[in-house]
Amino acid sequence: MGEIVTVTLNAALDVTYEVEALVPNATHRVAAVHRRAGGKGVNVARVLATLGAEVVATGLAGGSTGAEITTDLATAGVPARFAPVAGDSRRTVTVVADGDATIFNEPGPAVAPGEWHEFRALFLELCRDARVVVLSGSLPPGVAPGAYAELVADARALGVRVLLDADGEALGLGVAAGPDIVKPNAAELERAAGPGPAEEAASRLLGAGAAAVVVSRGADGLLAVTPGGSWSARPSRRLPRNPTGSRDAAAAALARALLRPGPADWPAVLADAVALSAAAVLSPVAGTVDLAAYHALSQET
Ligand SMILES: O=P(O)(O)OC[C@@]1(O)O[C@H](CO)[C@@H](O)[C@@H]1O
Repeated sequence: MGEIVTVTLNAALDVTYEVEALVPNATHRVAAVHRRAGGKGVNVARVLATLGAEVVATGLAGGSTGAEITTDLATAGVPARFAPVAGDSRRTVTVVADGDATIFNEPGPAVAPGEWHEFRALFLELCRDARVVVLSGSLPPGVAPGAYAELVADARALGVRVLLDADGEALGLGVAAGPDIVKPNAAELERAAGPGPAEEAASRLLGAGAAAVVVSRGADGLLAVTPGGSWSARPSRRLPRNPTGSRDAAAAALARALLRPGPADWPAVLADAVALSAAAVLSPVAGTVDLAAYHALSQET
């Protein structure tokens, strides 16, 4: 069905508010509201679909929010097959002000063991036609911290390459299952590998089982650490608007790179990921990239 499968276990309806300034303890008048299917893997799928990649978004979704998520994906033309859960999928709220974003992520619905097993069967089915899977975002209540490790093992057993973007115990256990790329930000890297320079901490994740580590460093760009060497790339200039989905756009670029056989051309892969995530920052909502901006930014990096 899709060459690339993106997994969002805690799918969300992303609500984005644009306000003039964010002031604690004050009442805000919202200038613009956006409601979109979201969650990190959904954003990755949307970006990949925009780029013309053959992608399918999967995960867990339920209730009226889940229905809104799947309807929105269908309207946007993003192929999706979600396993149902009885609970209502979560909302996230992002407040965009002064060229930056403040994010509120709800915990998500409680997932029953039977619902997880149904999802796992769907995941295996989708993996049979896939070459790359992207596992992204937080786990909803009821899904065990070892869930990503199970999915990494499932995918690898079928010869499918894996990109893992997670946090905390889910990341630590997932790394031990041997993903092709793990993609933490600086805080997630420190939680998973301890303090110290990013390159050293990332090397510890290589020792723990990851084949490559790509660290998102916000405005400082990306750092790739592999057994064959380290590379970095940074955006040519600071772009203010909504950085919420920029890491997901970078993940989309890395997923496309995993489709190519053989060792990665890391300088080119990182330059592409930086340009795509910079184009995502220019968009008002997560998961959207303007292709003209991406192509223009690609010339700059
Ligand atoms: O709670 P998670 O899954 O870590 O993060 C969820 C989330 O804030 O991340 C995306 C941006 O990366 C948003 O679109 C999304 O809803």
